[in-house]
Amino acid sequence: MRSYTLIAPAKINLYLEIIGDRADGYHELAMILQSISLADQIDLRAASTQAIRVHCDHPQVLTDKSNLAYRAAELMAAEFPDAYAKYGGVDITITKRIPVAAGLAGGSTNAAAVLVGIDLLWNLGLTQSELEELGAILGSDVPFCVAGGTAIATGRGEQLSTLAGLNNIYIVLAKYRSLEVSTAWAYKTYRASFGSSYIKDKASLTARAEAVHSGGMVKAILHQDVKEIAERLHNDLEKVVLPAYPQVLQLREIFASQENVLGTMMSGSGPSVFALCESKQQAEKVQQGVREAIPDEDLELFVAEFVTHGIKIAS
Ligand SMILES: C[C@](O)(CO)[C@H](O)COP(=O)(O)OP(=O)(O)OC[C@H]1O[C@@H](n2ccc(N)nc2=O)[C@H](O)[C@@H]1O
Ligand SMILES: Nc1ncnc2c1ncn2[C@@H]1O[C@H](COP(=O)(O)OP(=O)(O)OP(=O)(O)O)[C@@H](O)[C@H]1O
Repeated sequence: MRSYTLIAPAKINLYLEIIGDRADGYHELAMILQSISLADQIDLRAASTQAIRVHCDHPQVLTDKSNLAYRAAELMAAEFPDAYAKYGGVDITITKRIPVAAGLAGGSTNAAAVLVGIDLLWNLGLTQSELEELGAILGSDVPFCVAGGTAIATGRGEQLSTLAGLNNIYIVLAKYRSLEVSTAWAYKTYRASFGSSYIKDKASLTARAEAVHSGGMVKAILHQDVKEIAERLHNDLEKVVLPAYPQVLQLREIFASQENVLGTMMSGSGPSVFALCESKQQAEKVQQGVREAIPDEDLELFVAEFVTHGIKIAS
């Protein structure tokens, strides 16, 4: 039986600006996304029947049809019925290391790994942009998870421009295990408070997205200037999540008070918060400082590194 092991990295948002709304109910975004070394492992094995099965070691992750990895396999079966008939179903085993419902694209990166893995398992020979297009059907963050590295994402997050990869940048990542924030809630609440300032006409939306392309954060990334990147971290969704979740605000303040932290920000729709550091040693000191300030076992803390890849085939 053929099988593949894939590494599926989490992402953080270095920049997230909500610039408008869309007829499909989503939002027009201008984001900069970054893959990190914190990753799930996805094992794919050809099944002897037509069944798609998901196994996961994390109690919060359902393994039924609601799992994004399941939906990715189902999408591949629907798009490539001949290959599905020829090669059969697939067993998907998710080893979860990425915190769930954290703003780190955990489900999205699992789905991206299943797309990449089934492409191999069924000898489809899809290009990266074909895989990204399939990913966009499953969720806004999935195309980036296929591509990985550092990228500008516009539209609803699915239109990508790859930037030069960033190396040797470390983060400390914190998340309260029992705290979850719904992405749909975060966008809906943002719309209710700030929707009146959305850009309405198409030309101005394009101009705003282009301004981000040539803006300070992209320049800082091109210069690999970590201090400048740290100063330019931005996330509009903080405006709704921080007031509603005091624990996230507290995390942000504790990170900001640590020596060795260059900048701190919530990732995506939260509730995870990250701090940028110049070296692994400094990140470990920050991790220790935050652990002493918050000895609560519910708080998960990780040190991770920026990586330049998306889904990687381990074997
Ligand atoms: C918060 C981020 O993670 C930042 O990277 C993404 O914008 C969200 O990506 P995602 O979880 O893959 O999002 P999806 O699964 O496509 O959408 C989840 C929900 O978020 C809202 N949503 C998402 C993306 C977008 N551009 N506008 C939205 O309003 C919609 O209410 C949608 O129902
Ligand atoms: N393979 C999966 N891994 C994790 N969660 C999943 C998966 N499939 C479905 N889910 C569900 O999706 C919801 C969001 O979890 P996920 O970890 O993907 O959030 P997230 O990191 O906030 O995603 P994003 O940053 O893309 O918005 C949870 O309620 C979870 O149960």
